[in-house]
Amino acid sequence: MPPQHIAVLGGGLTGLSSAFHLSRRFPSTQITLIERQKRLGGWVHSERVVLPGTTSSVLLEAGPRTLRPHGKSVLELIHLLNLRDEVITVPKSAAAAKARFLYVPKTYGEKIEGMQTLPSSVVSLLGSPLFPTLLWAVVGEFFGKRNRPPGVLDESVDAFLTRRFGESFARIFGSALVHGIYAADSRQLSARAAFPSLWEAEERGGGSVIRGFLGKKAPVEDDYELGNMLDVMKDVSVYSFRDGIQTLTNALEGYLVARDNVRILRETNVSLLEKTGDTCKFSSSHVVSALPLTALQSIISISIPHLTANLMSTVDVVNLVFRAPPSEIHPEGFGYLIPRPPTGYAGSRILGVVFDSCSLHEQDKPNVKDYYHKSEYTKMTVMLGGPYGRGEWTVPGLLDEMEVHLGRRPPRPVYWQHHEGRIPTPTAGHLTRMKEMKEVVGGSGNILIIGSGVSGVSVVDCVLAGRFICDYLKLL
Ligand SMILES: C=Cc1c2[nH]c(c1C)Cc1[nH]c(c(CCC(=O)O)c1C)Cc1[nH]c(c(C)c1CCC(=O)O)Cc1[nH]c(c(C)c1C=C)C2
Repeated sequence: MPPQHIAVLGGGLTGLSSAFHLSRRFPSTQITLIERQKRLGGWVHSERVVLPGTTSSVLLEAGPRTLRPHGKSVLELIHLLNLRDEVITVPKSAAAAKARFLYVPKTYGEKIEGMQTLPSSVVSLLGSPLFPTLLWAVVGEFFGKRNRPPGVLDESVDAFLTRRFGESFARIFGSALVHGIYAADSRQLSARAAFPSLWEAEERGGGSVIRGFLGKKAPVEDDYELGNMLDVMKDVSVYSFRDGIQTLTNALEGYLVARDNVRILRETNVSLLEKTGDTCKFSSSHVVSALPLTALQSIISISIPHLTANLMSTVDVVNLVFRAPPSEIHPEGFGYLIPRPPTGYAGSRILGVVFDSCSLHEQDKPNVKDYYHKSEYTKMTVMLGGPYGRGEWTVPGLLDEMEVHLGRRPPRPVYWQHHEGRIPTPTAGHLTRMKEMKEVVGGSGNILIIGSGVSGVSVVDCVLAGRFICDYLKLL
């Protein structure tokens, strides 16, 4: 029998995706989506800003800004919600796809320093100053013996990469990669939860990650409704929407508002979640929590383990708009990441800078073809904080630092805005803890706990989590 009434807690992307998939798969079930704020969408927040004194506009993102084409859960939403014409794509041949940079401050005392282009092909690797470090890491890993100690079920990303690729690779490349995805310290992040494909490749490759990737992977069957989205995404590196990622959450919201079996309660705080009891204002047969785990902890009356085990990373996201073409400000490419300092997280708090105009210039008006040389405006995002902790910053201070990184001073921005984002940091042992949590919850009632604190922080993971619960509920 389909569930009678499902309450979905949290109107961020995971909650919206849950309500969407539930309302389609269980049309006779009443769905109530409950969100604390007036606005739905959570960290997904796109804003079109008309630049002061002009008719020109730029589209700025507070959270995620690009999506990868292999994430079928999102491609399915684009197809089902008819968003195909809103999609803008960055081809694999574009500079934004090929040129990614690493900035190693001189003060780090590394052999490699300054702005380095990360090789995107074997040819570009050969001429790169990163060649010796990368070559030894890769060759050593490929020929290296299996070295995962028996019984080890998880470890930090830093420990994993050090074990397989060497200390210097883990410190420079590994820490920078983790900054760019989790805004976290790679010495705290769980390798198995954050990069399951690396962990599994090591197993498939008899101890070598590279051998594992070169070997055959078992095909996975799926039942996504994709229309022609796979053709649309052929040769695409990343994509977004003309009006930003919020196009997706707006479309989900529009769909839910129009459904007879969905009710949305905004500006509504859930103060207590009990299996039965007088304090419930309404009852539901099932609850899907897409809340941050700590928020869930504060409203439940039953004891669920590990809800407070994750660390949270707070990132300051500073969007800057300059009145000059990108060619006068930065090299053409995706942007740059900065590794962790050798002596601990102190000093400059910048984790990386994104050259948004290079991948997302089509969002801006007027849309200029040779945007790199001819666009009147450049948009960039500075990401700071995370493992550095909270701290003061000023726009002139950021410009001073970017001047050192880029070797030229950016002009004074004509517009800037700041947002804060929070990303869970699953620490080593996360998957075991989540399994234990699900075992307890599974036995205590129809509560499902999903979201970025449980199973992945990307847009694709959040949408997928909402899709998965339908399969789970069907089995009940
Ligand atoms: C806004 C800050 C964010 C930081 N990480 C994330 C956000 C939203 C989440 C995230 N970023 C990336 C991934 C991997 C996705 C994938 O490859 O499928 C995730 C889950 C990669 C990424 N990192 C940056 C960008 C522009 C992207 C592409 C995806 C996206 O738009 O978020 C740059 C970047 N993000 C952060 C930092 C510190 C940083 C530095 C340049 C934190």
